Amino acid sequence: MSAHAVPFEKYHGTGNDFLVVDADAEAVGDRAAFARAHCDRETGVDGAAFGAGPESDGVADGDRNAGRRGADGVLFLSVEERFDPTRVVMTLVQPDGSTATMCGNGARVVARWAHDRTGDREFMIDTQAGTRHASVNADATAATIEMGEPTFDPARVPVARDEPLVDESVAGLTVTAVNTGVPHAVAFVDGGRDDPDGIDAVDLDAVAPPVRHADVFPQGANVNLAAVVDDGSGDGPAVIDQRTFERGVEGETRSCGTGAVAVVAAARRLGLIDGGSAVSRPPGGELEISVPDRGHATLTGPVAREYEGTLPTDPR
Ligand SMILES: N[C@@H](CCC[C@H](N)C(=O)O)C(=O)O
Repeated sequence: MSAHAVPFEKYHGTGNDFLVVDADAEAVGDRAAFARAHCDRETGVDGAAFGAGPESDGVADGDRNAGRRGADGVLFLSVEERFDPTRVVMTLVQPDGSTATMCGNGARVVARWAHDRTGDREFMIDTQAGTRHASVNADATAATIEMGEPTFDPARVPVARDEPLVDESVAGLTVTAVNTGVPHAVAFVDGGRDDPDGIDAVDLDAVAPPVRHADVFPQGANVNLAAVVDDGSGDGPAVIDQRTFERGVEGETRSCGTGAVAVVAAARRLGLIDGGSAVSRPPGGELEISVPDRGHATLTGPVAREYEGTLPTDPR
């Protein structure tokens, strides 16, 4: 193992957890190998070795999402404070070594990390899907990111056909294909988290991979299950329970921000909810989403810093 060590910090957004590395401070030669080694849920970074746990600094009491071994990805970040607002260049390398063009929860974590460094509350985040405005709330416990305009355009999802893929059978699930920075397949199911036969009864690890790898998705797709538990026709916004099997993680995560926006965009397209605002409830918490008729969607939710330490730059 290399003697070189790179400083990192661990954060999560509704349980979607990331190692954060300041790309200006330390060069990691093989980012894919770094992510594969340190994100592994069995053998990767272990918070206990860095004093992390329910009583450690920076972790709110009872934060059920903090302290897990491994991570859902590594965010390599470069801060450019000469811009106003401060700009952060974000690159997400996933546990399988792939690079994702966008990550909604990751971008929310970036805003919190940049706030912790600069004290600022507004940022521009450069992602491979475009430059997005982000902000943190007054006590920096929540962050909002502009998410671009969801698209069903087959060339941009992408799907290997000329027509949008809306509410059609793909490898055993009835899905709608939408790009929210990365490609998503959304399948609506009956029954929310409170229903013993509802969304949590589905074996996602079994049903998602055939869709994730289906020929109709030439770049693959993240696969979401969603259950509308309130259609928003009453007083409050719509409420949708959600689970996501992520490309690049190749498993279910506790939350997926681009997935939450995809679910709301698909629900609107199918006429399943009223209005353009919704609360998504992935296993890791709650996210607020807006998908207007035109223009940027937004994603808001809690963010938390867990711990910091150093890791071998070259883990081989
Ligand atoms: N968890 C992310 C999505 C990350 C990218 C995705 N796994 C892909 O490869 O498309 C989010 O919060 O959006």
